[in-house]
Amino acid sequence: MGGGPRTFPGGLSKWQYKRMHEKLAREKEQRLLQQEKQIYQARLRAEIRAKVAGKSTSNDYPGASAPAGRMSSKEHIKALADRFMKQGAEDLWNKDDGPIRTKTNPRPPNLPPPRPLDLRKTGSEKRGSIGSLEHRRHFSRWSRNTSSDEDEVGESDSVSHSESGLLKNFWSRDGRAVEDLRSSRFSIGSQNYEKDRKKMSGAALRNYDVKMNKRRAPRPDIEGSQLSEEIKEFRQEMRNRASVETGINQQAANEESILTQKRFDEHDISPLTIKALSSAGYINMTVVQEAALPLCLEGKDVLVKAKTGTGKSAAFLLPAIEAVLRTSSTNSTHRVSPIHVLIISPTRELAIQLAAEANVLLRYHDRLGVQALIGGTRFKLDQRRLEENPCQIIVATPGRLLDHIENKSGFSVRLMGLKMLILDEADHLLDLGFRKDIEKIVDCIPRQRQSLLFSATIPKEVRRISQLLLKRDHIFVDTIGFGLIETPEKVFQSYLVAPHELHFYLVYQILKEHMNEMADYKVIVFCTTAMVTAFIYVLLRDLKMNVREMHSRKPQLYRTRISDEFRESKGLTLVTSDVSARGVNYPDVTLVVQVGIPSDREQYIHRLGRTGREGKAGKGILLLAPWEEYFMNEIKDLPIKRCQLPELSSDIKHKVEQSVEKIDLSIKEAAYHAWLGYYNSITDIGRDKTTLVELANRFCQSIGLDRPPALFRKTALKMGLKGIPGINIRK
Ligand SMILES: Nc1ncnc2c1ncn2[C@@H]1O[C@H](COP(=O)(O)OP(=O)(O)OP(=O)(O)O)[C@@H](O)[C@H]1O
Repeated sequence: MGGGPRTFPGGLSKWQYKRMHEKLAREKEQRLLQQEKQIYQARLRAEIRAKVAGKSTSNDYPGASAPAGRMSSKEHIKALADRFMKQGAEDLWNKDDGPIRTKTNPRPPNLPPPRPLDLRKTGSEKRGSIGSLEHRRHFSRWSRNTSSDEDEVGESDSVSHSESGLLKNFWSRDGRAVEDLRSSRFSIGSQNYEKDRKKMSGAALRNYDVKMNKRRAPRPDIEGSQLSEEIKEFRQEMRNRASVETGINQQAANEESILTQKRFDEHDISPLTIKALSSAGYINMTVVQEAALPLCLEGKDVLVKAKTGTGKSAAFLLPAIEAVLRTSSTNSTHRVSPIHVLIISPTRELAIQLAAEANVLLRYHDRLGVQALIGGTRFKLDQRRLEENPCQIIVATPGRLLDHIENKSGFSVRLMGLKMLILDEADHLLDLGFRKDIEKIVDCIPRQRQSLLFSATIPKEVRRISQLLLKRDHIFVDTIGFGLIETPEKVFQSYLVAPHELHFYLVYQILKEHMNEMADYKVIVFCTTAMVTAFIYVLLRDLKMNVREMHSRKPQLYRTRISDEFRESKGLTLVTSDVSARGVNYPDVTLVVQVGIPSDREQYIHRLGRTGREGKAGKGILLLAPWEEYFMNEIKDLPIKRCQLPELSSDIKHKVEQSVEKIDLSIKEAAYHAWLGYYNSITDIGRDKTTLVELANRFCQSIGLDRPPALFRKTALKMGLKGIPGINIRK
């Protein structure tokens, strides 16, 4: 990736250049991790000093007056400590952490809270001023390398924040997994703990301990044997505080709006766009718009992470329009009109939606236009539209865009004037499935451009790769914030574990109950693959439910029609594959059901994010087979509760069985093949092929097949399933 010319500064080859950037990124990451460590240590010191002085620090929120969404200082310390427990951060706690010097450098553990770093405020409350921008930038930089999958180690009974460092030491040195740290060996008060604490406590700050000389002399009354008692006390206090604050946050969440006080017209946005925004009812900005818009308008490259349904689309469409306006006014004498902005979307429905939203914002700009180029439509039709209605903004899916670039019709010439590249759902586009296409596309557009990357999830690996698309001085805007939950606050999340045989009964029962509860229901049922989607759709339709189906095997015209219908309606259930998982904005979805494990943690978050949009309430249910329960580890930091299996009435069972029987054999066979293919492709499933085939055969029975359908020899070979007991090969 990298785009543009194939020779790079310093006569480096593309790959040398890429490696050099990767190295620089790694070094930068290291520096930032070290900074985090210093912040953590400074906080601990502040706590200790305040404790020794017998003071409570200023931000010790007195119960109900704690600002909503803020982290208490103790939570913050705990979060920082947890941060260092994470895999990949172990290198923080080694060479610079000298031997233990308990006597000279005691670490009193019963720590009152210091001033909290209010992560939400950095993203949303300090508005407008240069100061707030700087603050945000600082936060963005500070929050680098903190991904959201914090585990609960710090909160568990085994450790408190001050111990985390000790445990980290142990972990990094012995190379053990975090789970080991939770073992009784380290529980407070145990003999081993005391021994290890003496050996390692203090995790001497050494080079980092910049205030060592200035610090007061240690007080004997907070040393030694009292230490573990005080740790216990501190932990208890932390738990009490956490429960009070959970209550407060809950209340605040119920009142939350995604809008801020900042208005669009306070920014350098053209009056015609402001007029269009007002007509569409957009007056105030959302948090992500307030945080990202000024940077995008300034011409910076940005990587933006913000929760689902919080208005990311407008946050990049507005700068896109401004970029076109700026460029159009400077050069207006082109024979073919150049494309100034290219927006790439992973799915067709999302591309259509973005083009529609851009059209709304362009309503009063007569000479500006946007077009969607997506697969599943006639290529010639695209070409005709491009000729007849010149446009400056293109929204495209990667495959169709490449078709246009590779076709010798002059499309790539039009791309030479590109000023801005936008990747919506950037983490997905930079994932293995799309990365090659994105690399090819980026190779065909100018290097001198602004790049904007947006998503609700940005895993660490993606952040690293994204640096190859972004300029070195790009800014990472994270409006979710380190240690805070990545899913919409008002969505109640639960999961059920039941054998495959019960899944279809349960889906039917869950839907029926929800429909009885909510007159204006609007439900999305996510299935693992297109053919499993088709099966569940036919089943629910036969059960007389008002359902629609949406997946990649359906013609595009049909998909667009269903998508439009679902957007407008109430009292409808959409059974879909992951084509609807990301970005699509169906207002007022009341329930999202996920049947089977999603492909990864990110996909879970995006699917769930189809409900609870714009700060509204919603419900999410994940239905797993017992062997799929391992997935819960990936989302254990999310507020998801296990639910008891409901009583299934004999009437429900009877009806479902009857409907399953009626389903076409070809649909069942296709569902089995697709199921096998999907789970076979998930690498971290941790099952050997024989067990997987056994599980597939159980699924097979659940869809009413007596015998697993045969696979083509070639397919079985490709899937590594040839010769596995239980696999039938087609003669
Ligand atoms: N400033 C605003 N004022 C009012 N409504 C807004 C504003 N910005 C966005 N919205 C509305 O919020 C909803 C969600 O917006 P959008 O689809 O852009 O979310 P998103 O963050 O891109 O979600 P996802 O992560 O699922 O792609 C839309 O209905 C949009 O119209």
